[in-house]
Amino acid sequence: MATATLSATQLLPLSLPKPSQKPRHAHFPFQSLNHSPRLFSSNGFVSNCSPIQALLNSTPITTEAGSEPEPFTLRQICQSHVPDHVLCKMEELGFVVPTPVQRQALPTLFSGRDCILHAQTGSGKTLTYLLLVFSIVNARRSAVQALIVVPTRELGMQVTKVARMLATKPKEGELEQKSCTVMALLDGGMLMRHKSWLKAEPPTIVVATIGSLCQMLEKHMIKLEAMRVLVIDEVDFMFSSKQVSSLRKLLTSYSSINTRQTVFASASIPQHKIFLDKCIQQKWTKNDTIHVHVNPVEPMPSCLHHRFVICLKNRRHETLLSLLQSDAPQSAIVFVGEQSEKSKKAGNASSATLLINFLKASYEGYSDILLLEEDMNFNSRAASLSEVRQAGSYLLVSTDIAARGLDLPETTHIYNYDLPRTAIDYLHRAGRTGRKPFSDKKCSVTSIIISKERFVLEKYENELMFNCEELIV
Ligand SMILES: Nc1ncnc2c1ncn2[C@@H]1O[C@H](COP(=O)(O)OP(=O)(O)OP(=O)(O)O)[C@@H](O)[C@H]1O
Repeated sequence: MATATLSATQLLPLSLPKPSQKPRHAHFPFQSLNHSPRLFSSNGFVSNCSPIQALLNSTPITTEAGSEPEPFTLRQICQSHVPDHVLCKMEELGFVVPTPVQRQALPTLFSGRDCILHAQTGSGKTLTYLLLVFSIVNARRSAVQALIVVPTRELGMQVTKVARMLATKPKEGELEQKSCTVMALLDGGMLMRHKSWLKAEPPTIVVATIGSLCQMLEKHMIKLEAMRVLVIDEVDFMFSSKQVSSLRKLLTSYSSINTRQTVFASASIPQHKIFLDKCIQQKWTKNDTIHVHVNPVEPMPSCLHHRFVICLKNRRHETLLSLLQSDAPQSAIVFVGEQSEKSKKAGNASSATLLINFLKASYEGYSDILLLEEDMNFNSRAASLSEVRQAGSYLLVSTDIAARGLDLPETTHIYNYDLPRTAIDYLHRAGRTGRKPFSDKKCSVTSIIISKERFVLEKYENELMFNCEELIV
């Protein structure tokens, strides 16, 4: 059985095309680049790209004599694999310089091998697997060729949005490629509409939650015979969820490892060596699956400042209030534990609701404080998230539903109003901050605990290799 784990150093140097007599380039701005129509691409041909490419071609880099060349651009890594219009769109969106996971994983992914993509929260795994998807699918073929499975509707909407932006058809006359269609087949969606769509013309890429997907598979509404790439995002969460049997069925009965490339992604893959062996044994992935583990010694972004406050159990509201008053964060998420079934049955308000009511009455830092929890209906959940995304400044009170995969990159402060249940939950909550392209900002994660919870937090510190500073409020 050939298993492999690649760390950053093992994967380098990359066998990529040389930047052929071009000047090497310095640091590039990610955002606010206006678009101009025709510029020289890195292969020397005229292409319809954003000015980022011009910047790449014109800005000489200043490196110390004898030092290693600067990293390749995403375009250089993807050039012979991903269609040019997708690359142009990618650059227009500000994705020019690869993140470490993109630099390390893309060549492996383009080689066709199955892969376990294991890298920090907010490190750009979504774009990594989407670029693979676009390198494989053929927009002219009317069949589902790529399937991306995600744990929540919210994450599904986010991934769909990025995939649709990358797939956007170039303006009439510029290029003739037919663009890929992306269907979001997510819990809470309108399956009737999807049925008509699937009958009329199957989409190229489907982003699905496992529940909705299996409904469609069981009714033979969706066919996976032409599927060439399968991505399972937040894979550790998916395998520990109630829907694990559907997931196993998808991996082994509804499709076969021989006809697809399989990618499992997450920031946390506990016991990853055992997991890799199991993937191969169970035929979820092929024998030569690669584990791309980026920065294993630093499972969380290094810019995070971890703090804790000890308070009495009945003083949590007031403690959070004084933290908010002293931090005055522009954008923050407060994580609360889920309401127990017993408390729900007794008709009690959830602790998230009680907390929001308290903050609304006593804190004037935000015009609106938003709520996101599992028990809200899908429309209210979507409304909360869209308000958060549109607001320049927000305070979101949420259960762990917002902890997995959600990209709200402006978030600078995380508050654990309730301590997460596991170190992995801590990692994912903390990972809602310190995300690219805002990862240079000073971001903090503050846990409000009672004194007997200190040892639990210490356990998380050891497991995740971070230090927590005590704050006296
Ligand atoms: N090459 C890049 N340059 C600049 N920004 C990037 C690049 N790649 C991704 N990003 C941005 O980084 C942020 C995080 O990316 P993404 O959501 O894919 O993280 P992730 O690794 O999936 O995190 P998580 O494990 O929390 O789901 C997004 O806002 C994305 O737009």
